[in-house]
Order: sequence, then structure tokens, then C-alpha cells
Amino acid sequence: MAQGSETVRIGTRGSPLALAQAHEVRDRLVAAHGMAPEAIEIVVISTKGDRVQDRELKEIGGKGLFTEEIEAQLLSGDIDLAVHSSKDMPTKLPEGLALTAFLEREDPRDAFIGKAAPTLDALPRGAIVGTSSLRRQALVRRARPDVEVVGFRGNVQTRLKKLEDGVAHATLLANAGLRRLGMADVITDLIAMDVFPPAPGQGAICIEGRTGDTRTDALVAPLKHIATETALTCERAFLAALDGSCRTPIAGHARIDGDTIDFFGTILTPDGTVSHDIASSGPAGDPETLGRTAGDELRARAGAGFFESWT
Ligand SMILES: NCc1[nH]cc(CCC(=O)O)c1CC(=O)O
Repeated sequence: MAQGSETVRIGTRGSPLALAQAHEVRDRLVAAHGMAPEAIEIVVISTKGDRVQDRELKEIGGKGLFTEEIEAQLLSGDIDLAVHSSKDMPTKLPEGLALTAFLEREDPRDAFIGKAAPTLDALPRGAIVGTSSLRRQALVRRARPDVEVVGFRGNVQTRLKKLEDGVAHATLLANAGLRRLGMADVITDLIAMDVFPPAPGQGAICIEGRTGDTRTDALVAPLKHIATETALTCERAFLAALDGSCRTPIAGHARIDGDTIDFFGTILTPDGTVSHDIASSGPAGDPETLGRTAGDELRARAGAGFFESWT
């Protein structure tokens, strides 16, 4: 392990959600291996995405906004593994790193947190919905072209505070994240996935490690959930085929049913007026092909102009 010591060092961002996830991984490692909790150290690493709070994420751009500094410490050996939300992970990782485990996915749905009304459907005309996610902005506009969407950055707590302060009448957050924070009581509705398909990877915690690091691979092996890994491989192949950047609203979700993967994907224009959907199924043994094929097909159907019209 790092620096020749026996201690396992877990790198994470410092947001309350990231810390909750890192602690969950620590607890599971302790339980799986009967380790002493002190043998696992949680190392908080500040990323560019955490530091820049005054601009929209799509303006700062670039992939790996929340991962670069963490990955540098993985490569240098300062940490042994990193815990992430799969949803925040770029499709391409630096040479020498890999996603070595996916924990069992929790509910992938988006939660609606409404002050003016309990559901998106019930919001009055002209109500303000705060969300900085391009996917959620586009999906809200598709479902409710008569409401106003405003950017809403910051961590989960910051966004809920803005809602309390009356900056918006409603917001949307991942159910899984709110549950991990013990904050599910703020939810007023869970939105059906056909109206509001989740982001690829939503609800699944993943572990990033060094390729070929057999010691950490063995350590995380008991935490692996194979159906989640299969689903995530499919969703990430879909995203990669679309060259998903921070600027394109993309939703995608794979579900494993026995030997079959059922995949559903959507791309939208940011204003929600144009969207393309795909539903396809394939063998669980080849999630990569299913995801990539779905992405290629949506890309072809949308046409090049679709992606260039707003970037
Ligand atoms: N970009 C922030 C982020 N990354 C992952 C989650 C939720 C937890 C998850 O999807 O596992 C969130 C917050 C949110 O979208 O509400």
C-alpha cells in the first residue's frame, strides 16, 4: 500500500456526499476483511470542480473536472483507491487507471423537491426550477415548457438552502445521493424513469484504482456487484459513442434481467424541444456492444447538426 505502510488510503472529494460514499466503502471494506477501521484512511482531495463555484460547469468545461487531482494522487501512489459517483466519471480514464469495482446500484431515479407543488406536473405555470444539470434542464423543459429553468450549482446542501431561500420553487436531485446523506425526507416525488431517464451511471458508487495493482484489486473484490458493472459498462459505452461532453444532455440506463440487458437512451437539445430515444436489448455477456451500438444509432439519427447547434 501507499508509502510502504499497511494503511489503505482512500481518496475522495470533500463534499458531504463524496464523504458519505467514501465512508460507505470504508465500512464495507472493514466488514468484508475484518480490518481495523484505523487501517483505512480517508484522504480529502480538492478538485477544480469543487473550487470553481462562481461559474456554470458547462462554461468551465473539460472532462475530469472532479477527478483530475484525485487521479494524479492515485498514479503517484499517495492514495490506493478513489471513491466516486459513477455518474461523474469521464468515459476515458488516464493511462494506468481503471474502474476496478462498482458497488450495487441504488435507485437511479431523480427526486423532485418541490416547494410550490409536490410534483413537476403540479407546478404552476412560470414556476422556477433550479438545476445546473443540462440533462435535468432539458427534461424539465420537455415535460413543462411553461416553467422557467435556472442554473443551480453547489453541493446538495447548498442547493437545498437556495430552495429554502426562495431562489427557486423546486429542484431535482438524485434519489440515491439524498438517501446516502440521510436526507430523503426532503423528497416530494420520485419521477418515473420514462419521463425523466437518469444520467448514465446515476446511483452507482465506483472505485478507481491502478491497473494491475493486485493488492487493491483483491481488497475491493468483495465489494463488486457484477450486474451493476454490466449495466455501467453498457451505459458508459453509450456515452463514449456519443462523445458525451458536459454540453450535451444525455440520459441512459441499462437494466439486467437474467442473461439480458435492457437499455434505454435519450439525447435532447438543451431547450428540450428535440429529443431522440432508443430502446434496445442484448446479451449480458456483451454490454459494450449494446451501449456503443445504441449511441452510434442515436448519433446517426440525430445528425451532426444536432450536436453542433448549441456548442
Ligand atoms: N454531480 C453530482 C452528483 N454526482 C452523483 C450524484 C448523486 C449520487 C449518484 O448518482 O450516485 C450527484 C448529486 C445529484 O445529482 O443529485
